[in-house]
Amino acid sequence: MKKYQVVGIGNAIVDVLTRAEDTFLEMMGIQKGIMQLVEKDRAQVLYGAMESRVQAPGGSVANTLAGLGNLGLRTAFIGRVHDDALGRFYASAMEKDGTDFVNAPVPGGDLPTSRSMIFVSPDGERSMNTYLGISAELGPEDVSEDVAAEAEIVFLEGYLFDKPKGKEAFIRTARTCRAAGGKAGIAISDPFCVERHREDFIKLIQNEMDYVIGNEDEIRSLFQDQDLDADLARVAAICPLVVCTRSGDGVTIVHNGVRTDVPVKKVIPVDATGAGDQFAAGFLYGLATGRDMETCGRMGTICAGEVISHMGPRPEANIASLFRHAELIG
Ligand SMILES: Nc1ncnc2c1ncn2[C@@H]1O[C@H](COP(=O)(O)OP(=O)(O)O)[C@@H](O)[C@H]1O
Ligand SMILES: O=C(O)C[C@@H](O)[C@H](O)C(=O)COP(=O)(O)O
Repeated sequence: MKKYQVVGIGNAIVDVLTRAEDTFLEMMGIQKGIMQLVEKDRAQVLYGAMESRVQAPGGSVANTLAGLGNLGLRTAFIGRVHDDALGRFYASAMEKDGTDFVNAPVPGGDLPTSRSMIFVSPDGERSMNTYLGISAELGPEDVSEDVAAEAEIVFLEGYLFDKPKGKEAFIRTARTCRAAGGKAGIAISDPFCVERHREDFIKLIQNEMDYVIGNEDEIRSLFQDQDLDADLARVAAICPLVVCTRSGDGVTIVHNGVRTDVPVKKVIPVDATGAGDQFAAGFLYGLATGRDMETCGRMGTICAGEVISHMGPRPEANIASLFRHAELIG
């Protein structure tokens, strides 16, 4: 038995959330529904413009790990925070949610812990403005062989692709895990991230990944074929397990050529932040515990449904009891 069932690697980001009208987004030049990277000055302006801020530990794959920790799996997260108040808050929140935060907060240097200013629209859509401080300095030296080789499954955050060091960290994690018999997969994270690194993403998925998870825009951004079905077929041709989340239309899974569609009851989210991340938590819980694809998909939609019912990217309910209620676990 390996020490960890799931190990994640990604940006360690503190989310600062507030509600905003779409006219406010336009006025501030914020693009709705995506993650934009911002510099320090703009981060300060946006932070200052936020009313009734809520602060919560975030980071896409870290959110997924927190969800898996909530479900009681053995988990660890590889990420980088500064040894400042936000960084210590972040590391201890991760541990409290049941996930080992394996890299100690880094003292010295002048890059602070990363943060994302997230504006939640009346329709629940979230628009993220991320200031990548120390988190984006993550490199291969932060990946301990002991952690990566001790993972049954690793889950990598596509956002790390924005820096060469992140890419290296990523590939080291995947290769170490797979060489020791584990499985590696990626959350595509954002269509604009694919735009910046399309060829590398495709090569990585083809050569190094056992599974890939993304929303419709993300899956479609890889090959940009004529429609979703054509794009799914293209990705499925290079990766044995493709999971495409489709907001209020549920999820489509293609596993070894077999397609499974799991519907959801469409709602207006209170806050869509973390929908994809918590879907991944439920799905990976299913994968790690040997469930069939239909069950994995249903577990994912239950986790996503919980997180979009409140502000913030991590679960507030006891997810195992939601699974029990849906008769997915005993
Ligand atoms: N409006 C909605 N109604 C019901 N479920 C939703 C809704 N939006 C998202 N979800 C759930 O969250 C999952 C992920 O949402 P999606 O928008 O595809 O991902 P992301 O947050 O990465 O953009 C969906 O597969 C679904 O289970
Ligand atoms: O990674 C970021 O820039 C913001 C994260 O901290 C945030 O929590 C997030 O990734 C939300 O994920 P999503 O809404 O599931 O894409």
